[in-house]
Amino acid sequence: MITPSPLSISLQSDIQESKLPLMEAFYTIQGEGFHQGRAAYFIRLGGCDVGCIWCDVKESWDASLHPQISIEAIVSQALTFPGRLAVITGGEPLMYNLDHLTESLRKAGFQTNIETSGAYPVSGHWDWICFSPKKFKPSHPSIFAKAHELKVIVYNKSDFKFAEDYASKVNSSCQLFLQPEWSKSSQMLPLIIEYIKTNPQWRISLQTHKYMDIP
Ligand SMILES: C[S@@+](CC[C@H](N)C(=O)[O-])C[C@H]1O[C@@H](n2cnc3c(N)ncnc32)[C@H](O)[C@@H]1O
Ligand SMILES: Nc1nc2[nH]cc(C(=O)O)c2c(=O)[nH]1
Ligand code: SF4
Ligand SMILES: [Mg+2]
Repeated sequence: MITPSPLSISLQSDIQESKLPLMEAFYTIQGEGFHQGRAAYFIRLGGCDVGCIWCDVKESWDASLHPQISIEAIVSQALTFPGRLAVITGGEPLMYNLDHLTESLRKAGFQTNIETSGAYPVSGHWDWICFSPKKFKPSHPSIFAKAHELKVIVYNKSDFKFAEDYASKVNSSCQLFLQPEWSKSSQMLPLIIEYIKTNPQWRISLQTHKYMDIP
């Protein structure tokens, strides 16, 4: 058996964490969920194998199409804007170990929020975890105790049952949101409104940035 030397271990973790595939980064308004309406710097990492049929950012899926950018450069670009809320999204950001990215952002004064499907183990140090589970890939068990927000996308009627299954698995302080799938909004919105009036523990989340025509 070959035991890796301490040097090769530290090199491996450097390779894993010092650069990340960056699809785009932009300063905008958080459009969805609990923090909707706040100025935020979005960091969108490339790479996702969850395969949601209705994903609104399929260009993110192939990580190899996006450049490897150093965490130092990502954070220094973020610092050029006045807001100090960073939202890490993707792609599926938890495909990567995010300890180094979140520590660097926190040291620079950022609040760290993440948008995740929960399909990979939770790494990183988060102020807010928005967990949006998917039927296309099971959740990793580490997410249930840690999620601050459960945001279920409603694409058809069966998603209400899916949402309740997940609500019964997350921690008791987790905030519950139903968000219409964008292309099905006109059919699903009336159902969501009636559902929430009957089940007031849920709240509605709309993709308000799409109505405002901002990134
Ligand atoms: C593009 S995903 C990236 C983060 C992560 N992969 C995830 O799915 O949570 C960001 C958010 O957009 C939601 N989303 C993606 N496509 C959508 C669509 N067509 N309509 C409504 N919400 C959508 C996801 O559920 C997630 O909450
Ligand atoms: N404005 C804005 N708000 C968002 N909230 C979650 C987003 C995402 O794609 O993760 C998103 C996004 O792409 N734009
Ligand atoms: S998990 Fe997120 S990025 Fe991946 S396909 Fe689904 S919505 Fe798109
Ligand atoms: Mg989006």
